[in-house]
Amino acid sequence: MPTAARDIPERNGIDTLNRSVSNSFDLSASLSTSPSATFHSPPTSFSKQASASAKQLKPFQTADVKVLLLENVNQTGQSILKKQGYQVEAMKSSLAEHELIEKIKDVHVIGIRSKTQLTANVLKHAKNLIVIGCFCIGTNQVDLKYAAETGICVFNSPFSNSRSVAELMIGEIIALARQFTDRSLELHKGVWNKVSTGCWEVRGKTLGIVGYGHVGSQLSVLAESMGMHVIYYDVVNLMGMGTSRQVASLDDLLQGADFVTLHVPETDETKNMISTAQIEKMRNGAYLINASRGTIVDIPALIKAMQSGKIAGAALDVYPNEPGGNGENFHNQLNDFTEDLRNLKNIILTPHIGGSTEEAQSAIGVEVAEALVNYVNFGTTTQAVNMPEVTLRSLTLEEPNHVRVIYIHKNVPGVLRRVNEILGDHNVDKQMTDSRGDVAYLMADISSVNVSEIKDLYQSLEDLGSRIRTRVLY
Ligand SMILES: NC(=O)C1=CN([C@@H]2O[C@H](COP(=O)(O)OP(=O)(O)OC[C@H]3O[C@@H](n4cnc5c(N)ncnc54)[C@H](O)[C@@H]3O)[C@@H](O)[C@H]2O)C=CC1
Ligand SMILES: O=C(O)C(=O)COP(=O)(O)O
Repeated sequence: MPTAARDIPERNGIDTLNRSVSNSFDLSASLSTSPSATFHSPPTSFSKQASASAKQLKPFQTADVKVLLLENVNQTGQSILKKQGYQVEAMKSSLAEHELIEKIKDVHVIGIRSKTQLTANVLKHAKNLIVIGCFCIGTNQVDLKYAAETGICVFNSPFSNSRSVAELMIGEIIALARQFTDRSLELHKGVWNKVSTGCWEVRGKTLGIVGYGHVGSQLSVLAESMGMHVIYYDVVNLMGMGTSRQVASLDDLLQGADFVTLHVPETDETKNMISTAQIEKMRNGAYLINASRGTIVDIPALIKAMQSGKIAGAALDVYPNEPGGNGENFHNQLNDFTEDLRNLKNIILTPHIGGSTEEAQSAIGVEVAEALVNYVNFGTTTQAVNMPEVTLRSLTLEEPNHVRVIYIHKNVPGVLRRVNEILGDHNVDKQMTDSRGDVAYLMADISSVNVSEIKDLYQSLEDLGSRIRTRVLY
């Protein structure tokens, strides 16, 4: 990598994680796009200042940024990243852990969807990684705490696919109420089976929504417009859309609903949230739909409840283990339950397609890729899910001797005083700092910095005990 840090021999061979992840990329990361240009623009040439300094400290070039995109990230996102001049490798599937560990060693940016597990065990090999883009809503697949503590920022797309999920829910509610996937399968096999027994209109029925966030509240509006009554349960007190009504407990919801849909994130509290005891509380002949995460529903308990007729129909979009890519065999994923699931009547099984529409994927591609570019080029953490949100108005590269310092550090007393002692030798034009839990993020634009001083400035910050990661953009 033609970067400044390569020119700094004393940093070679440093072997602790925090030091090695801060290698050349961070020191020399420079804005190679004009800060006044939008970040859709292709990289332009370096600023005069950066070009002039190239002999002493080669500025970071966007062409050096290595990006790995897994799980078929949409072309919209790929194009934005490529237009920056980054090296983008895009793969259609996720990777097994050992392959991921090999690949992640080298990259500065990784883009994933819901399948790829970025555990601490994987991330500890990611020596150059500065940012993770989840091109989806859920972030349970990433060890967010470990990432923050090692200075890796994580972004997602908080609502670009919510509507797609909500619309699928409406389709499934009607499909289950009319048993129409069974009728369709029968007719595909040549069997004419015209029945009305156990088939219902949805008008006047009660939908119980568990988790009234982006998806749940969209679904609420759509369901009411079909004449359904809506009740919802959430750990937070939330204003209901239309005439929907929040209930005090999960039990209240289960007892009061004809259809139950789940839209909670995967957390310790939501694992097996719907198991035998909860299913027993549901109305006889009720329906259950899970498009949240596979661990939320105890699948063997659901199978038993459907076999007994307690539950009249179910739709599952998510599973505890999902195949890594298209074409892979689903049979092996659920071990003992797959056969039982497949033999049930009135159950819709879909391959995690809740957010899989052209509209959602295209919007997610743009949203997450833009956040990644903003972070790589400018250090902006707006909408990050594991770091404090910090931004400053654009750095003016055209002004000579301007530098942006990013200092991710442990949130302990006394750090700001020491950092500002270091920055205080220069003119601090603007500065912002914020903390989130144990991690704090400081961004400062300083002027009156000669290129020859950047190395010392960087090293002084690196030497502070509180340091997690230092980046100097110039
Ligand atoms: N099947 C698919 O393709 C998709 C699945 N999802 C899943 O759906 C989940 C929900 O998505 P959004 O609505 O966008 O999330 P959100 O964050 O907007 O809403 C989640 C809601 O669940 C509530 N909640 C959290 N823990 C709870 C608990 N223990 N009990 C009751 N309520 C609880 C929160 O307070 C929040 O209101 C995501 O976390 C993701 O796992 C999201 C998009 C697509
Ligand atoms: O957005 C989410 O959380 C989803 O579950 C959708 O995930 P996907 O992008 O289809 O892997």
